[in-house]
Amino acid sequence: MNKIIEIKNLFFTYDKNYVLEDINLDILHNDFLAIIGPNGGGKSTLLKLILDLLKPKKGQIKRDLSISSIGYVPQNTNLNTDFPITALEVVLMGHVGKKKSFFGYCKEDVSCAMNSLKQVGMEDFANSKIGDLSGGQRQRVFIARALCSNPKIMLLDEPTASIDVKGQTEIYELLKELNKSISIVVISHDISVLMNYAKNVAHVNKNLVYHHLKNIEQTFDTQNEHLCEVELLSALGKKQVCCNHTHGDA
Ligand SMILES: Nc1ncnc2c1ncn2[C@@H]1O[C@H](COP(=O)(O)OP(=O)(O)OP(=O)(O)O)[C@@H](O)[C@H]1O
Repeated sequence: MNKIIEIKNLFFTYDKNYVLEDINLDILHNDFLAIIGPNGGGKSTLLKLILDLLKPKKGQIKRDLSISSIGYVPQNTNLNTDFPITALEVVLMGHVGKKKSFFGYCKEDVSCAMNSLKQVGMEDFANSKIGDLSGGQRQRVFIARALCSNPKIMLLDEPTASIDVKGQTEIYELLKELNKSISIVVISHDISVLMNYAKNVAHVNKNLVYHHLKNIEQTFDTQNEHLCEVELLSALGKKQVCCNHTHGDA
């Protein structure tokens, strides 16, 4: 099947109120799906459900792969940057190899981790302390860690938060490259991701509204119209996107 993940009529609650309600979503092989929506809308919760870290209250998630084939780059990775750990060691922490040498990781693990660092252009920084790297470089290392398990799909929760514009573009160019062989699902508040990289967009605010990017481009003439990103993002959360969009002064 062309779907790597299929979510049907999913409901989820942490306590008594639904955080996600009647969610339907297909994630395709080689998809680049941007998940957008307001704070507290349920985006991170949706990723955790896909990862099987949380269980749906109703509905189902079908996965055309094992959980270990899902790479995950969580939000604000809680790593103490003062901790004297190298980039290579961070990547090795994501390694799922079974063979361990007496001292920890075997040669194969290290060579696999080095390969992952190479894939993200960070092999020269393998022995650098993670705290000495820039925000963008550190995020690449976390992506390398997720790559270690050879994923078929990678879920990233706001990977460019608190990274400068140059670093952000480098991360998205890297994801574009990875997307040649794996599906990418990225939570982002950044409109440029939507327009320049995503193939599909899911707006999550308790409910989910799905858009093919092609349809969005037809709806909004991005060449001739100045787009206010707040208006656009909010329009994407509505089932009916206004076709005669003009930018007001408000
Ligand atoms: N462990 C938890 N226990 C109880 N409620 C939670 C828990 N985690 C999240 N929530 C609540 O669930 C709702 C959805 O949270 P979630 O983190 O999924 O939203 P989000 O769209 O990812 O938000 P943000 O953009 O701010 O990261 C929020 O109201 C949040 O307070």
